[in-house]
Amino acid sequence: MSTPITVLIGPPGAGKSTVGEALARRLGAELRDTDTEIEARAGKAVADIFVEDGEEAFRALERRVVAETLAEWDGVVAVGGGAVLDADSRRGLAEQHVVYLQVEFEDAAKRVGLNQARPLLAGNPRARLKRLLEERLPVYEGLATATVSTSGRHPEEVVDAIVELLPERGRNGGAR
Ligand SMILES: Nc1ncnc2c1ncn2[C@@H]1O[C@H](COP(=O)(O)OP(=O)(O)O)[C@@H](O)[C@H]1O
Ligand SMILES: O=C(O)C1=C[C@@H](OP(=O)(O)O)[C@@H](O)[C@H](O)C1
Ligand SMILES: [Mg+2]
Repeated sequence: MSTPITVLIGPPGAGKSTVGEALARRLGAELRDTDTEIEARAGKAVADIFVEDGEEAFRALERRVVAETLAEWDGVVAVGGGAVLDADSRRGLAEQHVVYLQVEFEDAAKRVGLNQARPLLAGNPRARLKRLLEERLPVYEGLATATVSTSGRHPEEVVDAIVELLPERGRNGGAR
């Protein structure tokens, strides 16, 4: 059993995957992005899982991958933006060091664009993203050990801010 150095949560476009990579590099640790792990296990892209198997199937796989990652990973973790919707995953996250990456609506919209890789935003991406941010805000805030704003900050600046807020173990790359 291991414990991640920290887990990045936040909405699509917050930069969890990008900042997760940069943070892991900075700490000399490795990143597990749950979406990447889900894609590896399913043998297809997240967007294709949504289309071919449905959101429920994606969420079930996400729940399993989150639980296993929290139990076995000792590096940095980035979860998908919707991982916090699952009660079991929330219980698991409540025991972790969790960094909520905040993003203003306009920045998230710009970053996500009309990228079809995010099936949840299909249809009317701006309206869907706006509602998603509003609905999930209290969930992200409730789980956060630390909160870091990403708007107007380069990913490396976001990493600087996260490192400042990490417990001692995280700042030296996870060595105990
Ligand atoms: N701090 C930032 N400033 C500007 N662009 C960013 C920032 N963080 C991420 N991005 C860009 O936004 C897009 C979404 O980032 P990503 O890491 O996939 O977010 P998430 O995993 O939270 O959905 C990518 O194109 C990425 O390069
Ligand atoms: O917010 C969500 O429900 C989702 C976010 C995506 O990940 P990112 O937050 O990394 O974009 C991905 O897991 C899936 O498309 C669902
Ligand atoms: Mg991501």
